[in-house]
Amino acid sequence: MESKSPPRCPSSVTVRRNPYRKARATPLTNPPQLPSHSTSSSKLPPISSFPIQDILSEEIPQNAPPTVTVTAASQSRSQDSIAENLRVYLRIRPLVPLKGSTKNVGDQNPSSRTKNVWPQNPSKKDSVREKKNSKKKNNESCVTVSEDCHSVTLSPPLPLQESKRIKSEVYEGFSYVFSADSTQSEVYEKMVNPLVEDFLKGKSGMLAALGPTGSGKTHTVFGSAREPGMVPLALQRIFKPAPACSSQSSRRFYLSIFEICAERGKAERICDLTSDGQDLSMQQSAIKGLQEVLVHDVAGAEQLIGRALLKRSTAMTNANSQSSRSQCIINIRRGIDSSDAETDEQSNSTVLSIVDLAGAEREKRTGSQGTRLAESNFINNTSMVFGLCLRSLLEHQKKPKKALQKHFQNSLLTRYLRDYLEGKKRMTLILTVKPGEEDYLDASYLLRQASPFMKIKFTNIEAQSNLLCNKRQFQTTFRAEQPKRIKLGSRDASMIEGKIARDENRLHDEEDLRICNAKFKNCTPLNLNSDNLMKRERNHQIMQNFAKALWSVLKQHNEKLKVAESEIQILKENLRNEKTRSIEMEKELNNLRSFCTCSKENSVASTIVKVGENFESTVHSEGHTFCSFDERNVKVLSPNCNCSPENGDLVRRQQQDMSSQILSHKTSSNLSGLECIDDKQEPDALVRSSEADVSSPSICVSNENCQIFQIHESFPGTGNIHEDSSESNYVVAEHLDPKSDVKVSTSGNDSSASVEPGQQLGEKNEDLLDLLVSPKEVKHTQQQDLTYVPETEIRPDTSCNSSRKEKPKRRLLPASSILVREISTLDADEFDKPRGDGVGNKLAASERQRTQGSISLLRLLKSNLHSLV
Ligand SMILES: Nc1ncnc2c1ncn2[C@@H]1O[C@H](COP(=O)(O)OP(=O)(O)OP(=O)(O)O)[C@@H](O)[C@H]1O
Repeated sequence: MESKSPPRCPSSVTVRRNPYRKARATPLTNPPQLPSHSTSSSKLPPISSFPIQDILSEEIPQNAPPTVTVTAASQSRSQDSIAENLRVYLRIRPLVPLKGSTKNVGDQNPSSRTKNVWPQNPSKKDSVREKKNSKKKNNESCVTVSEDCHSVTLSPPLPLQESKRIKSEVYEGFSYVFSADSTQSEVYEKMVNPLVEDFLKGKSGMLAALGPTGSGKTHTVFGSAREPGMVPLALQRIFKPAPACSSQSSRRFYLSIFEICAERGKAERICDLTSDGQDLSMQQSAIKGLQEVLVHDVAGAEQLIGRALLKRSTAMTNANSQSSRSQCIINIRRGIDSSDAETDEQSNSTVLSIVDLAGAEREKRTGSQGTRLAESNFINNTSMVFGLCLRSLLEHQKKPKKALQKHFQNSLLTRYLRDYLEGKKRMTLILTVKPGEEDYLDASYLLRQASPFMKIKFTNIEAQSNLLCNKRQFQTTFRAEQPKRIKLGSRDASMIEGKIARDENRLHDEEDLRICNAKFKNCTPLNLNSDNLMKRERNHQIMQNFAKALWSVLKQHNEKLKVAESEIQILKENLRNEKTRSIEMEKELNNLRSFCTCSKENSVASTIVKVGENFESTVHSEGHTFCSFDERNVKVLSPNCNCSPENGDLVRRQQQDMSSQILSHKTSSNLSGLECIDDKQEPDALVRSSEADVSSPSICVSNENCQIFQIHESFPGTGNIHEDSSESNYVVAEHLDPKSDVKVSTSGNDSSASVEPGQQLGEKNEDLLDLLVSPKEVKHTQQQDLTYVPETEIRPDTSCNSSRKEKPKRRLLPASSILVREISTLDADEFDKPRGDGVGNKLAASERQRTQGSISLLRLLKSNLHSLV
């Protein structure tokens, strides 16, 4: 049976650190659309809402060049203030050093190696030999540079892969990775030359070399005679002959070299390497008494550096025959001639610092003991503090709320480099590693520690820092030169010299103070960095857009205001016209009122209601007066008048008058006990006449000029239903003036008789006028007490208006025709027939409606008609 083995674990896994991230392009936002406005004065579009959201959402594209107008002087400062990421370079030392470089003990041929300077632990001898043998066999590089020279792959040696299962790691994001075969000049060109060029332009900078011991830091920084390092190359560039017209010819460069070391495990101290090596002290971030040597050319500078390096503390370790035991700092300060003081003051404090840190050591590798071990602790401690400062700065930049830890206080080196370690000045790191398999742990440790540093951003506050730097330089120069002068000559001479020196120093002091003051004046408080610039740019854009939008909206409002003002003018004009019209109308109304009062007095007297005996006369005036007459009861109901107020008032007054002035106009009419109840107050109220002796019909005229009565065929309230309901019968009574001629016209479906309009009636014929109430409408009723007239039946005549007053309409009402017909048929049968003879039901039914009063009325009418004819 075949046993299946589990899938093999891959020998190495690539762990990517600091993956390269492409900056995401900031979406370009269109500028806010300003509300367009038309200039139409007649109809303006509604004013658009203020685009405050659009304005506030304004974003400044990161790639957009700043549009803030800056002066030429401030331009360079603003460039300084642009934040930059910390540049981190990596240099890989060759496995086998080039011929001529016999410094490194460990890399030399074992036979030619010097004996280990430190006594070896006998128990470890065998194991060391075995390891050495294995190294010979597997002396391969564990660092592989990528093709783009921005990343490296660190592969653990096979024993580590197998025993500890350590995977290979990729470190990306380096500014550049110099492979083992890279030359010094190549490194200089890519790494240091930009710094030097910036330095010559007036920008300070620092280059710091980090790495384990023996990895090539000192070689990179100082180099050798054959392979000059970065410092000599930089000096060559600095002292490179410049064109005569260039201002560089008038510049001076000062060199200062010092080291920070801890001898025999004691406290740190600062040694000036250019002088006799006296100890210096540090106040805050400034070194007191540090000597600056004015250098005029490359040779003088190299000579000075050479002498200084001889004073530097070095020692032989197992890892390096000349292992640096101190941190060495070289400052190249750019000075100026007094003639250029006013024009180029800032460059006076520009410093290029190059730091060669002592390499971190592992006790196992170096085999340090005693003093060397103490030195090793100091070196490692300083390296650790340096790394802590950078890590703290990185964390602070990631989380600004998190306070920046003050790790720099823990060592003199970090105190001195405070501005750089707090991100205020530009710094460049060069990491050096040994690629051998035995150096894997050192390289891995360094890369893990230092690779995140490339995310650090530096905000250059050149102006402030330069002031500080200048102050420090002033202190150092002043104190450094003092002992130099004291040493001169004998006692007397020294006194004289001292006096002269003091005077000179005072002069120098005053001059420096003057320069400082001038600098302070010129140094604008532009504590700008790129973020601030972007913020200010964005604010500027927002304010600009805000102003534009505000202007546009105000313009629209202004135009709208103009239109509104013109409308107001028109309205005012109209109002004036209306006022004049209303005054005219008021005058007319007053005239009419005066006229009406005259007419009213006349018309009231003409209101006559004559009701025949045993008749209940139900008269429905067109919305004005409703009268129900009975032989004993006379009801006068005044429904709501829907006519015009003027007429309504008049009619109401007439109605009130009517209640008391039901007069017998032509004929004698005795109405007693007459009551008038306005149905407005009491709908069912009755005007009763207990005894009504009406001998002759009468005409009821209620309007002052024209009164139209509409007599319905039936009234539900009274219960009197006309037989022939299909016929619409109306009685129109017109009375223009009681004294004027009365015109009566009657018409109907079966019109048999009519009185032509305009026909004048004599006194005899006035009875006929009284009979304009149709017999059908004037019905006999047995109701003795109450007659209910529903309000709905009272139909006001809305046509009663002023126009009617002027030109009254004449209507021929069918009721009159019926009346005439009945009069004509009266001879034939009505009078002779006894009542209720039962000849015909239909006739009998009609007869039932005819009362004795109606018969007598008809007779009277007939006789009058005959006489009229
Ligand atoms: N790129 C290189 N090419 C040739 N030789 C090199 C290179 N880098 C270093 N070396 C040689 O390696 C040896 C050790 O180098 P170096 O003294 O510069 O190491 P280091 O990092 O300064 O060590 P330490 O921290 O102990 O001072 C020297 O002999 C030097 O010549």
